[in-house]
Amino acid sequence: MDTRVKICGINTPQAAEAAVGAGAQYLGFVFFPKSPRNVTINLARDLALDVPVGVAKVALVVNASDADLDRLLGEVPIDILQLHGGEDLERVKAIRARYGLPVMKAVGVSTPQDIQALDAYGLVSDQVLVDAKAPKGAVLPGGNGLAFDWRLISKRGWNAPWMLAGGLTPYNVVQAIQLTGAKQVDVSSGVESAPGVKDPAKIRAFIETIRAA
Ligand SMILES: O=C(O)c1ccccc1N[C@@H]1O[C@H](COP(=O)(O)O)[C@@H](O)[C@H]1O
Repeated sequence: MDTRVKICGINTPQAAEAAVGAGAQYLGFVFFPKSPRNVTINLARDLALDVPVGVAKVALVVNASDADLDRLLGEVPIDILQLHGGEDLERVKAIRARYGLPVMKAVGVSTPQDIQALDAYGLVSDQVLVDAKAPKGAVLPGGNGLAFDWRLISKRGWNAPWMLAGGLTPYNVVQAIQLTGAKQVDVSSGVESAPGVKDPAKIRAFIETIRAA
């Protein structure tokens, strides 16, 4: 399978090397203090500067203000902004216009009623990230290792490039791709040994399993 892979929550040089070495197309850096994967701007800059050309550096932010984004983008060489909070359509448009960077909006899915948001955000984003909706009261709006019912998005038409996320692991990713037709997948907790601790062997297994299928 020639599926494009994003490894999210990169917070060490070892995790970045494992992901790049195995052939990931995207590395994600989490800028959300409540996350066990949160990185400081200084750490993110050091990690990002070592990422080879051709691998996209993605900043995951949650309801970030312009001031937060000004500072982040002024200091870290970022290629794509992943908006993983409650950003509405107008806010997505505004961020895209202000920074001139591709924007990937995360949309949480748990029931058929959530599906129409995929099309709405597809009209204002460069890509849509389809993730499991976080449970009520969850501290994190994503990165919870939860999958949604993939049948909800199988055989549907799309109006923008999209990426599948939510509870993916080396064990279920091939089935998820086969069922949904995803050309791109994103994983965070499924390649960790503990919350926030990336496991290079799991990163390699995730990507090699896809390539071997
Ligand atoms: O990973 C996090 O800590 C995180 C924090 C806040 C919002 C999103 C977060 N992660 C994103 O969530 C999805 C699914 O992650 P998982 O594979 O189920 O752990 C993925 O897009 C991550 O980028």
